[in-house]
Parts: sequence; structure tokens; C-alpha cells
Amino acid sequence: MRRERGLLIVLSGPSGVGKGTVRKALFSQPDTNYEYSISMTTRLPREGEVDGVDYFFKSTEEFESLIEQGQLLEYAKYVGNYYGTPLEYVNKTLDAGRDVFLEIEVQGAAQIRDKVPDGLFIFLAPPSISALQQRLVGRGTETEDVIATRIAAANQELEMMNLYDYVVENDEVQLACDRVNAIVVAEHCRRERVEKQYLAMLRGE
Ligand SMILES: Nc1nc2c(ncn2[C@@H]2O[C@H](COP(=O)(O)OP(=O)(O)O)[C@@H](O)[C@H]2O)c(=O)[nH]1
Ligand SMILES: Nc1ncnc2c1ncn2[C@@H]1O[C@H](COP(=O)(O)OP(=O)(O)O)[C@@H](O)[C@H]1O
Repeated sequence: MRRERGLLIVLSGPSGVGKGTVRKALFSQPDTNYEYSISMTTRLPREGEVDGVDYFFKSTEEFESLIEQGQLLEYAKYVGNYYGTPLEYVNKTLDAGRDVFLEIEVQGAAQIRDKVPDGLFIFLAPPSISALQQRLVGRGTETEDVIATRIAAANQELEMMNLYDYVVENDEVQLACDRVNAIVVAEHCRRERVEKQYLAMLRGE
């Protein structure tokens, strides 16, 4: 029997909104069909981050060579560093029928919109800009300057919210996680029903 190709789920949102936290909550659930795509970046590892777990950490030369070789599904420069999604991993995993979860910023998501129009695009929004700032400060991983640049980027990113299929507010982690799960379940159901209807139409039923 033909195996359904997995769903490409893109989660975007400003730095500090809680993408990583919500993603970890999603992946800690038992029996999910999600696979996380680990990105490549030229950003330096933060304390505790592990190469091949949090990111594949690359030099600028290595990253640019991946771009030239066409090995990235999308890439973007964000606050001075490159970030990108490995193409082969994503294709292989979708072909195996698993849902692939990308946690990426808005420019990269826009590239995927063009290349994979049947992806599912979810924007994670903060309750307010001041809550976002508090979260970034509270995380304590960036200097004041970097936080200011990320907040400026956040204002532009929030303007891109209308390009997404869904907006999920991250007021509470578990609620946000439940909302994402519900969206994914509904999307699978929609696709199954549409495909059945289409096949029935082809059979002239
Ligand atoms: N376009 C793109 N953005 C990515 C990728 N991986 C991570 N990002 C985004 O890059 C931004 C900065 O990531 P990072 O430096 O880890 O900061 P954090 O998300 O605030 O912890 C975030 O919005 C990430 O979601 C990727 O592969 N492609
Ligand atoms: N719903 C929430 N309420 C309060 N704090 C949150 C919530 N979600 C995440 N946080 C906190 O906000 C900070 C940024 O979260 P993180 O997942 O690193 O964001 P991102 O991956 O989007 O940059 C972390 O310290 C995290 O514990």
C-alpha cells in the first residue's frame, strides 16, 4: 500500500516567543508522528548547546558551500548569521511518511511557501511585545545589544503574520502545544477527506 507522504510543518515567530519551548513540549508527548529537522547555522553555540542536537554548527565558508551545492531547502541571514534547512533530510523523512517540523524565521518560511505550497504554516505569537522582551531578557542568552536587534526584527516579523495559515498565541506553553496539535490533526483529516473525495470523483462515483 502506498504510504502517505508526511506533512511539512513550519513554525515561525520572533526570537524569544517560545518556539523552542513549545517544540520541546510537542516532542515530549508519547506517540507523535513528528520529526524535528535540525538546522545548520553559523551562529556560535550557546552554553549547553550540542552540535548535531540543537544545530549543526558551521563556519561561514562551510555554510556558503552548502548553499552552492544546493543542499539547503531554504536559508536566511538573521541578525548577522546564516541559518538553513537541510534538503535531503527533509525529503527523506517526508517520503517515509513522517511529519517534519521546522522551527525557522520568517524569510526562510516565505521561501518554503513558494517551494512547498502544501506545507502547513503556523506563526507563534507573543501575548505582547513587552512579554516578548521579558522572555528574551529572562532567557539570559543574549547581550542587551543583541536583544535590542532581535526586538527590532520581531516588529518586522509580526507584520508577516498574515502570510501564515494559523496564528497560535503562546500565552501558556501547554495551551500553545495543544493548539498546534489540534491544527495538525485537523490538517491531516482535511487532506485525507479531500483525497478520498478526489479518488471517488475519478472513479465517477
Ligand atoms: N530560515 C531559517 N531560520 C532558522 C533556521 N533555524 C533556526 N532559525 C531561526 O533563526 C532565528 C534565530 O535562532 P537562534 O539564534 O537559535 O535564536 P532563538 O530562536 O531565539 O533561540 C530563530 O527565529 C530561529 O527560528 C533555519 O534553518 N532556517
Ligand atoms: N508561554 C510562556 N510563558 C512564559 N515564558 C515562556 C513561555 N514560553 C517560553 N517561555 C520562556 O521564554 C524564553 C524564550 O523561549 P524560547 O523557547 O527559547 O524562544 P525561541 O525559541 O522562540 O527563541 C525562555 O526562557 C522560555 O522559558
